[in-house]
Amino acid sequence: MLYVLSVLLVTTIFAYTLWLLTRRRSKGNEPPIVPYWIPWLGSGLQYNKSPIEFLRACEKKYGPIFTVLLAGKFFHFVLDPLTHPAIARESQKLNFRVHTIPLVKKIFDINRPDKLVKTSAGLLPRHLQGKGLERLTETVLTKLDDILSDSRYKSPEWTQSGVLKFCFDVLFPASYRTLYGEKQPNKESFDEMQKIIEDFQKFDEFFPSLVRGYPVSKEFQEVRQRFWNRFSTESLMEKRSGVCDLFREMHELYTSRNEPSGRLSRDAVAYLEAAMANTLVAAFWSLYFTLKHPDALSAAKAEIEEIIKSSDKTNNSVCFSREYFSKMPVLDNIIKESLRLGVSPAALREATEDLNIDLVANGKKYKIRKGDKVFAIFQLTHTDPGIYENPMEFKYDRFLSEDTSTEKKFYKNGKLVRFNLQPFGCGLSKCPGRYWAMLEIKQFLFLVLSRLDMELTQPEKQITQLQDRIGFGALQPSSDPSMRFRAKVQVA
Ligand code: HEM
Repeated sequence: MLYVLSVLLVTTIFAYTLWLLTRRRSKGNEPPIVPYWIPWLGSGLQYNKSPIEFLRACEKKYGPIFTVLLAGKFFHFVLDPLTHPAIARESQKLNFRVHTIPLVKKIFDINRPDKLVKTSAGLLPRHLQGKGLERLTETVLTKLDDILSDSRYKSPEWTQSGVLKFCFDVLFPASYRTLYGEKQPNKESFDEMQKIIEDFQKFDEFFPSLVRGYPVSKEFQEVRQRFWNRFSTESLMEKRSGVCDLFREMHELYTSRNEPSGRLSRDAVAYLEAAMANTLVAAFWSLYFTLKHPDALSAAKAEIEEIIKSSDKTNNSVCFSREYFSKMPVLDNIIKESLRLGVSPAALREATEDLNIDLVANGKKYKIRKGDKVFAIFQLTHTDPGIYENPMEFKYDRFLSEDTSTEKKFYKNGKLVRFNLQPFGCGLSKCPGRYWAMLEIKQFLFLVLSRLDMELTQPEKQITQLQDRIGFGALQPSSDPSMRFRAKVQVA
């Protein structure tokens, strides 16, 4: 026994020493590698404990570009915001699909054809932007109006809720019905919708671990299957009315291509996650920060009152066209500031061949090896004190420009930062639903603030952002802040 143990120990020490001597080192003009002592895992433990703190500490030690071994892969973190536009432009040598294709297969069971084929044959821009966007925003407004006409939002008595719960109760059904229409002959009741919300939250909870590489669990498969059933082709095309044009056109496309019948339902579930997960949490941060900051709340209310007055409509009218929503600089900027603090997007790319990155911050060239990952986490830009004064503070007027027709500019060390706010990513992988998301949150804030009195019941309570979605989406709150709401007294 002792002999076996001794052989095992000597072999392990020998293998570890061999690994130490041969492990990858930074060569020539490659970015510096953060030292690592554990094979495969690399700096995974420190990174997972607190990604932002870890990266900031590395930046101090190694500069604005450095390499970290995480789960067997070398990631080049680029913290220089002035270099990010070049990363976005380099779509051939720095490909984003390489890592999304296996992820989309694992999570949604969708086979993306090839890393160079465009998503859904250009359907997304057509339906989520331009004329398609017009239809979506009109429908969301009607659905929001319908939901807020329910007796629970008409009572003059205070009702208690969590802010996140409130967002889910109001905005989730509005978006859901806009995308997937209404069940026939009777639309989903409040209780049925609560079950769908519960399932969605369960589904979404698995996301961080699935992205990190954990396998698909039985529980995840079950909840995914329930959504596949809800969104079967038969259900979407025959049993629901008002299903959005995106899914109708997708259905025609898949039928003409003889795609398997489950293809539409798989896409419908993927779009549920894409459309809801970030938007609901971003709407939460926008509403929470507005209620938390009296200056933001009164500026938002003043803007809303002004719009209502100028539109010559009553509070209860929903006849606000998209044009009205483009004239709301305060709400726009509240949302931008909330996205800055509450969302952690990134550009994650894989080098398809050896290439050089020219770092603007120090004028040096860095060599990147084929197969390595290049990672720009925009949250680091969003909270950079060199760009934003007191970056962790919410300031509703941070992005407000004197001249509302122009965007306010931000600088670092005297240089213009073009990618100062990138909640929707960048380049080819930039979110196609970004205009819709912004409008939807604005419509939501507009309607709830104009119809309800709302206040936090423990405004002093600290709510922070959970760290488990850093680099890939909206950051969930550490707890759901409590609030109360009641219907506003209508002035005759
Ligand atoms: C505040 C809300 C939202 C945020 C912060 C957000 C953020 C993002 C980000 C950062 C990406 C890029 C991921 C990457 O680079 O890998 C993305 C992709 C995407 N988003 Fe959004 N999004 C939001 C709302 C929406 C909505 C409402 C839709 C509507 C369907 C949508 C649909 C998509 C789709 C389909 C993709 C994948 C595009 C592709 O793979 O080519 N998003 N989103």
